[in-house]
Amino acid sequence: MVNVCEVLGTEYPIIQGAMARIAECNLAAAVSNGGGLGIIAAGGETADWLRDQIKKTREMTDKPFGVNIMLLAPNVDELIDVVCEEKVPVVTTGAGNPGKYIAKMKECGIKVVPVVANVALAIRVERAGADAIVAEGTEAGGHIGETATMALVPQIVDAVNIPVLAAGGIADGRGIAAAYMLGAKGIQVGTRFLVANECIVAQGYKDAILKAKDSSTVATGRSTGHPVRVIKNKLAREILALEKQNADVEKINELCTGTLAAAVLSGDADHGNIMSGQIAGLVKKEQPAAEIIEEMFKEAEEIYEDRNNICRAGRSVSRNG
Ligand SMILES: O=C(O)COc1ccc(-c2c[nH]c(CNC(=O)Nc3ncc(Sc4ccccn4)s3)n2)cc1
Repeated sequence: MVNVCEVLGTEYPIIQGAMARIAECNLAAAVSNGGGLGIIAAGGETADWLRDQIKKTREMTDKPFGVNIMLLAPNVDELIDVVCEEKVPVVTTGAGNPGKYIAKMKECGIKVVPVVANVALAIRVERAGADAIVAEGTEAGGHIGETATMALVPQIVDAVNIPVLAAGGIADGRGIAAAYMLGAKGIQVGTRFLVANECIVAQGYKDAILKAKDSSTVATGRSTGHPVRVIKNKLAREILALEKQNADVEKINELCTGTLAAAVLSGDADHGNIMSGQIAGLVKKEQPAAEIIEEMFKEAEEIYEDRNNICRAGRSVSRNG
């Protein structure tokens, strides 16, 4: 099976999660310079914005980086054209089935790594030509499926022959080592990168992550067919109350309008839509993205006896490495 680091072109088998409206050139470049795959989240953004972000990222790093296409976005076709024209090295996708776009992206030399939340979609995207798969458990922040990482990862590993990266509930070396025991060959991390120094999200959002506990998140929007894991704040409680009353989807969507901007731009911890994974309770300090990566894999190597199995592409690391 091909090595994840060869697919991504990175030193470490780690993809930064595509946090909508948050993951832009500064964080992407910092993660890529730190040896991971930085990701620009194009979900909900314009084609011009994406082109500009790709240009800025290339000015900040000569390492590979990626773009995430959120398939619920109305301008998906335009965004696909941009990543093809710009020959972005890696594209991840979310919130839908990228099957009909994979061939076109691969013709442009792009490595396609769909994020999936169930085995059925994993099989479909492999058949459509995906180069690897991110199996994302319900522990993740943002738009989620219903299956936990511990259950989802081994079942997807058994179902496909391309590399699987685990996502959802991973924020330290223990999560990496656990993911490898389940058969994953890499990981995707979102929540912990929210508090990276280079992440541009408002301080109020970062503080909400830093003070979160194990029980601080909830999935809202199940009644709309798009469950999204967020910090359980006043807004989340209002949404849940509407859902309990079987309120119309329009009413719930109306309540959500502008709340992602409230969270991301003004850090409104009470009325903002603070997307976060369940692992936020483990995230306790703000630090550079490169330090997060180094710390996670050093810890994982100490836990996982054979260092060559964890991370560095082709590089053997001496015990004192
Ligand atoms: O199964 C199928 O064929 C298609 O149905 C799917 C259903 C869910 C998924 C899925 C779950 N998780 C992921 C990857 N993660 C994500 O996509 N996480 C996201 N966070 C915020 C996003 S923007 C958004 C989107 C919806 C509502 C509110 N905001 S997207 N994809 C993929 C496909």
